[in-house]
Amino acid sequence: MPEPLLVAQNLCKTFTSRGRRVTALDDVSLTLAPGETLGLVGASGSGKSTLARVLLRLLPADAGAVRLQGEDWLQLRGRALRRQRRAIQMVFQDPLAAFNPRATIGAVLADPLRIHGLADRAVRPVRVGALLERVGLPAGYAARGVHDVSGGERQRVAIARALAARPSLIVFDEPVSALDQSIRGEILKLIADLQKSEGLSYLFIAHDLAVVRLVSHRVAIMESGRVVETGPTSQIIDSPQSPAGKALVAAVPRLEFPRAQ
Ligand SMILES: Nc1ncnc2c1ncn2[C@@H]1O[C@H](COP(=O)(O)OP(=O)(O)OP(=O)(O)O)[C@@H](O)[C@H]1O
Repeated sequence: MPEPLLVAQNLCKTFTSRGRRVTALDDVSLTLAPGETLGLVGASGSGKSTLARVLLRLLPADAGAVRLQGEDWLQLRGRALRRQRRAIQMVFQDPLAAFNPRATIGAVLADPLRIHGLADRAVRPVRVGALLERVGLPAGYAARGVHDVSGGERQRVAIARALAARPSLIVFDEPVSALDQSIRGEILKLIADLQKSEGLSYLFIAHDLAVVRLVSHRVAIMESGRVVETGPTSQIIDSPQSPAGKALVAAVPRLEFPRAQ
């Protein structure tokens, strides 16, 4: 077994809104090996996005710890935090939708290169072109506006933006949910190909097991803030043990199963 890239231990997170307490993460633990994809599935409200936001440090955990490449990730501060931040990147449903309509794809991709000090100004255009080609887009797309491309192309740009930071782990949160069925397969293939060529680890979140199973080596199932089941993808699909796992497997049309890894 290689040394895990990430080990999350006993993460807890409670929200209080309008006087009501919601336990979004209830003692969540998981590990991710280098080059591995862990699929995280669960019904709406089970805590998947909260876990992603805690792992990205977009949200503080109430309790628990995360070791990332051997470091106590949630405790890092200052320079050490800035150095390690690029190690985890995130791609969500339509990350570029929030960008200024006048922003060019080139500027969107140059940003992480500048922020993380990965390329001097003079070489950034060349690096941006290479990033675009790595996600299957022409280098000339750098001059286009972020909103002047299709949804699938925009998601390719979002993946390129994550890659620009040279991460070890990418958290995908419902990355193909907003895309047409015909485009989904292409984006999933790109995600799988990049993992092989770059040796990346992925946490792949979706409410739909049919999508998760196409890219995941292992699957973790969440319900009411807890990981209720985890195991190799084929084992979870063939014989789910938890009620939540059984319900998710039952929701996938039988015809989709012959494509198991
Ligand atoms: N900022 C917040 N304030 C209050 N409650 C929150 C907040 N964020 C999440 N929650 C609650 O925490 C629980 C877990 O939400 P979370 O978004 O993590 O679930 P999810 O599994 O990602 O759901 P979905 O698949 O719908 O995105 C839910 O009950 C949600 O309402």
